[in-house]
Amino acid sequence: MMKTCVCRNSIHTYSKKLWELDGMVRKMVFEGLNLTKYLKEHLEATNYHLKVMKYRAAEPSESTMGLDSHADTSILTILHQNGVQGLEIRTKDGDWITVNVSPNSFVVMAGESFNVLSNGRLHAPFHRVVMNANKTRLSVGLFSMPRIGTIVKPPKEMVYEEHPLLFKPFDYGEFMDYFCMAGVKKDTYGIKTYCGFQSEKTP
Ligand SMILES: O=C(O)CCC(=O)C(=O)O
Ligand SMILES: [Fe+2]
Repeated sequence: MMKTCVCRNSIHTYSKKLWELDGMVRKMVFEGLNLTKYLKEHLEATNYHLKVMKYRAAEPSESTMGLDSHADTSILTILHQNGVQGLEIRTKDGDWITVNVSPNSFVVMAGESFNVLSNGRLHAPFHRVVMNANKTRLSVGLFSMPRIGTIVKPPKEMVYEEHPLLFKPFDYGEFMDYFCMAGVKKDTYGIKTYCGFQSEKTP
């Protein structure tokens, strides 16, 4: 007989709240970019991925790097951590800043797909996890991603002479196949490497 997970309802309720927050932030961004007419179609073309992460405290002989520097390929990433800090975000100037958030707060970050959809207007920051505290760190992430089979490209309003197209339109599923096969080097933008027109590292 199949066993029912006792926490299934809690995870479902929690995910739904994160999903609402994701939709709210994307609505605000679309309004800010005067793209409201595309919002419904955009939200419908989304898949979501909920990830629960556990980082144990580093042993004295181990590196404190819990997760290497990377940018997410998502549209948005929402992160929630227990009281143990560790998330660091790299500014556009290249400085690493520690994100000190209370367990009641969420970190919302743009991923590379939002960078593509906004034709470079939204920055997808590099980030990493450094385990300085001697405690286990728990975090939960909700990642919204383009639905496989839909072509990711910015609305026409985002592209004009002063803002030329930065990425070739691509299918997120095909990109994921490439991503899983090729892997992405530390500090490198995966989508930009896959279909960017420019070769610099920072969008
Ligand atoms: O654990 C965290 O706070 C960050 C996790 C993360 O960046 C990721 O899974 O992409
Ligand atoms: Fe990440």
